[in-house]
Formats: sequence, structure tokens, C-alpha cells
Amino acid sequence: MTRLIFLGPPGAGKGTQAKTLADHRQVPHVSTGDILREALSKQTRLGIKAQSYMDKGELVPDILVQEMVQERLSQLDAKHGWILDGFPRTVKQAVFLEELLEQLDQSGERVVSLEVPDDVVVVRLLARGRKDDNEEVIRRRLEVYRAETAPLIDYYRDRQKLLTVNGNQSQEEVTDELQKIIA
Ligand SMILES: Nc1ncnc2c1ncn2[C@@H]1O[C@H](COP(=O)(O)OP(=O)(O)OP(=O)(O)O)[C@@H](O)[C@H]1O
Ligand SMILES: Nc1ncnc2c1ncn2[C@@H]1O[C@H](COP(=O)(O)O)[C@@H](O)[C@H]1O
Repeated sequence: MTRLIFLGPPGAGKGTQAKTLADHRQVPHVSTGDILREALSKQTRLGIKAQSYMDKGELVPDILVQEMVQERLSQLDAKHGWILDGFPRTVKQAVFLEELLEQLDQSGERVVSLEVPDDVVVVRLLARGRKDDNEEVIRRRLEVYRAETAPLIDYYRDRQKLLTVNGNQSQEEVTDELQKIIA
């Protein structure tokens, strides 16, 4: 059963690897960033509420993303596995997820931490060029990552759920290392 969470700084390659692996394992790729961007493009209430946070590189309030993830993981196709990308991003979200997975009988998740140095992710993000990939917002996203999300590495290590992968290699090399480590 594939139940994997991708952790790592912005630009680490979480989305890239999560998509490849989700295709390979035939499970849904659940990216909270993608769900929020879709909501924003459709101008739903959620999208409108989230926009100012996303534009500044701040985290959208826990309650909003938690509801989104609860709804998504409750769908039928998530019963047989999933790959989470961009969630959890705070200890509060991680505690919420642990309880949600118990309720849904979907525990047994593992967490992959993709390690890439800051100077490398900045170059990657500037080249990607999404709306929030400008220098000021990238700097803020990295600060938020360090303050709010990086503590999850110890959180999951303490729970023996953590796997680490060197994300500073070619996409194919990262995929190979990942496939080996989760086999
Ligand atoms: N191993 C790699 N080597 C070089 N470039 C990569 C690698 N993996 C991904 N990239 C590129 O880096 C950029 C960021 O990758 P990706 O969107 O997968 O990161 P992410 O961790 O999901 O970022 P974010 O959290 O900001 O959404 C993309 O343009 C992607 O094509
Ligand atoms: N789990 C999340 N908690 C709060 N805010 C989130 C979360 N996931 C995404 N966001 C917001 O969306 C943007 C883009 O996310 P990516 O994962 O980089 O696509 C992020 O900066 C937050 O504002």
C-alpha cells in the first residue's frame, strides 16, 4: 500500500517526484498547493480566502487546508493509497492528519524528506516562474518552511516514519533513490 507524504523546502522537487510515483503506483497525487491554485482559478470562496496568503508566501490557515485534505482523503480513490505533497506543513496539521488517518483506517503512512540546499532551490524556483516564484516571496516561503515545516522532520523521525532522500541530483536519480528506499 502506498501512503507517502513528501516533505521538503519549496523547490525540492516534491511535486515532480510525487507525480512520477503516483503514476507508477496508480494512486492519487494529492497536492494542497494544486487544490488551492485550482480553487483560486475558479474563484471559489476557498480560493478567494487563500489568495492573499499564497501571494505573500504565507501559510493558508490550518483549518482551511485541513478541511480540504479531509474531504479529499475521504473520497473513494484514496482508499487504496495516496501521495501527499505540501501537507502537512505545521505540527498542528500533522497531529490533525494522524487523527484523520486513524478515523479513515488509512494509517501506516511513511514520510519522505527531500533534502536540497537553499541556494539550489532558489535557482530552480526562479526558473520555474510560478506567480509566487519571485525573489521576495521565495525568501518568505523559505523562512516559513524553516520555522513551521522543518520541525516535522524531527516529529516524523521520532515516530519512526521518516525516510530521507538526496533531492540534489537529477530527477531520474532522485526517482531511483526513492523507488529503492520505499520498496
Ligand atoms: N532533481 C531536479 N533537478 C533539477 N530540477 C528539478 C529537479 N526536480 C524538480 N526540478 C525542477 O525544480 C522546480 C521545482 O520542482 P517542484 O515543483 O517539483 O518542487 P516542489 O518541491 O513541489 O516546490 P513547491 O513546494 O514550491 O511547489 C520545477 O521547475 C522542476 O521542474
Ligand atoms: N498545507 C498547507 N498549509 C498551509 N498553506 C498551504 C499548504 N499547502 C499549500 N499552501 C499554500 O499554497 C502555497 C503553494 O503551495 P505549494 O505546495 O508550494 O504548491 C503555499 O505557499 C501556501 O500559501
